[in-house]
Amino acid sequence: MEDSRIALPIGTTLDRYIKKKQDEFQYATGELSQLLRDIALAGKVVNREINKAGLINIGGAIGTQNVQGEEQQKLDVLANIRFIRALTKGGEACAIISEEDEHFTDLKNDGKYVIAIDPLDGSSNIDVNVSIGTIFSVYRRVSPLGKPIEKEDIMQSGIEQVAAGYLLYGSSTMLVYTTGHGVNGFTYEPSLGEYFLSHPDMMIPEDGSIYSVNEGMYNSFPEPVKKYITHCHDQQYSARYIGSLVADFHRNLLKGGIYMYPPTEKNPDGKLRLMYECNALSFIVEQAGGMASTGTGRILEVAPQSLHQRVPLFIGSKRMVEKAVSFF
Ligand SMILES: O=P(O)(O)OC[C@H]1O[C@](O)(COP(=O)(O)O)[C@@H](O)[C@@H]1O
Ligand SMILES: [Mg+2]
Ligand SMILES: [Mg+2]
Repeated sequence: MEDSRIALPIGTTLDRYIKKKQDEFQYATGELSQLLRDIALAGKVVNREINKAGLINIGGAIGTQNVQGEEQQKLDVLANIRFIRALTKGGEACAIISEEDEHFTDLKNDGKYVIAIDPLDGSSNIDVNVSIGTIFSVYRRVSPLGKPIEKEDIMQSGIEQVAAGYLLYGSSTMLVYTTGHGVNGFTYEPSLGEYFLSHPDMMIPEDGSIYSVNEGMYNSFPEPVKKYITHCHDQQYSARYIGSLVADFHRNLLKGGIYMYPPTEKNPDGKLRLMYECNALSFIVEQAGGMASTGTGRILEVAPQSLHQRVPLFIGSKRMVEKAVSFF
């Protein structure tokens, strides 16, 4: 049978791209497409708020902490509200797991999808005008519609994701996502209010020469990580660390490299959260030909035990991640 999949040209709008991709699947109902549009729309709203952060006093701490004891920024809370509102109104999601909420939110509708989201990633960088992002994972609801949400709907491994993506609010704003058929990147044109396909079929270089880790914590890293960092020094790799996971990941996706957040004394399981940081980026990196590991196993196969669970993360170019985990 003839392959109906066609490569769409650079400059295709996100809406048209989503529609064309949906048409390639005979039994697609359009619900996932609508969900992606809802997320993209909320991303535009959050992008607008972020751009004004220095002007109208919406940067800065709010004086509260999230469930993990981290200081919440005004934009963390605002972005959370914007995404939850867009997903509630959109009607395709039945539940949302968010970094900013202790428990999942049951939207009490017949939506077929469960979303895990870090509404604003790298929020300590807001006040210094450095790139930040949003990270999301999409899962299919598994329990029957019309009944209460079950644990099995919420506590799914990354391998079950049907889509994942991120928004990067950087020198340009971008939406990068996968539905399990490769990774595509769209750049937002604010005066037109449209995302355009700018990075079709993204593939991460198999090898690279950038390593990204908070090296200030070197003394508390496990021995295998110290050894790998020595290897990076020996190879004279470039050290690049923004401190916004999305931005660090995006750079390495384009240029080749490895991002690491190992266990430390302060965070013995690493700092990053499995369900709304690591899983989405791991799905994307694997779709782009890269690799993501805890150091001892594939991130996507970790069975979640709690909503805000942390895991060590080694992610990026396949050869570099393989090398890093070979020290464990
Ligand atoms: O300052 P550290 O310990 O290097 O941590 C940086 C990491 O923490 C995070 O900021 C955590 O994300 P949030 O801002 O969503 O809490 C990552 O984006 C980033 O890579
Ligand atoms: Mg984050
Ligand atoms: Mg966050």
